[in-house]
Amino acid sequence: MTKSVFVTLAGHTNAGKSSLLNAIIGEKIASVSPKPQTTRTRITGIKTVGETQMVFMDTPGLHKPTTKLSGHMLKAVKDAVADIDAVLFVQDCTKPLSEQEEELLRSLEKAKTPTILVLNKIDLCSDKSKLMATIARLNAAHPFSATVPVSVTEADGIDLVEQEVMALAQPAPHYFPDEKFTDQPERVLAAEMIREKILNLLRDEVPHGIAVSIERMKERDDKDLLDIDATIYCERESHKGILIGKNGTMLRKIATLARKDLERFFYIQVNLQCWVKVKEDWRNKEGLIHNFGLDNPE
Ligand SMILES: Nc1nc2c(ncn2[C@@H]2O[C@H](COP(=O)(O)OP(=O)(O)OP(=O)(O)O)[C@@H](O)[C@H]2O)c(=O)[nH]1
Repeated sequence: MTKSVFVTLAGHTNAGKSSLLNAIIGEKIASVSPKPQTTRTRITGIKTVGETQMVFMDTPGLHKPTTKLSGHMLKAVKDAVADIDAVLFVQDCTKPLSEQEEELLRSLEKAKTPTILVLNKIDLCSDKSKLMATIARLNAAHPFSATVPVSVTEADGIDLVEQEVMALAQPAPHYFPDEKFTDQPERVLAAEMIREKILNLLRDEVPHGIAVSIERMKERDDKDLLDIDATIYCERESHKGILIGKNGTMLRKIATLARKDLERFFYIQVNLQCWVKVKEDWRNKEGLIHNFGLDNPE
């Protein structure tokens, strides 16, 4: 009999939600970077093991909204935890719970949503008695259905998280083909891969003021080559200069790293062309947010 389970990953920004999702799925479908708020939209990962299909939704990290875009991101979290079977609540074991996380946990408790505590980054916690105390404290405050200490970067405990999720599956059809691992359109994945490189290569305020739009993505008829044209939007003329770099070196670096990732992902040689354009203050303009597909329609 086939079974399915829908799970949302939630937790504070930078806790390691996207890293965990990529580790479970075994493919890089969500952007990972040390900068908070890397994840902007919902990304669905799908994994089918035998009769059981697990469907995961990654959410933007919880934080205090400061721009219209962050308002949309917080709404995405609230929508993603409504109407699902379980929540993987990812918490950095070296950090205390924030006000936003406490609020989310209270609403999950009220809705009686099974919530698995995934205590991540245990590689950073050498004092195991401290870790046990943290687990005891969090479990005393919230009725988690299970607690799994993990280190995503060291691939420690990921299989246990998967087992806990599988145990929550209910008899149901598989909603996606068994071989599929994401429902994200290829263009969205390609844009995310390029954006991840920018987040990793550039510091300060430039990275969060960028959006990537894939203008063209087409396989050549006559050879195994995928042409991708991407526009990187930034908020200021000065940011454009940083993104392009001296003699175009930064843009070339971004494009080279992104191309390698894209080729690995799509199993085809990629010809990637990137352009940089300025769209002032796009994060506070509803129309532009909609254009980039970053809003959440009602
Ligand atoms: N030391 C350590 N670092 C980790 C671990 N898991 C993730 N990280 C790092 O933590 C940072 C944030 O990881 P992400 O997966 O982007 O976190 P996120 O929760 O999706 O972040 P947002 O998109 O901002 O919500 C990255 O630099 C990861 O490499 C871990 O187990 N140990």
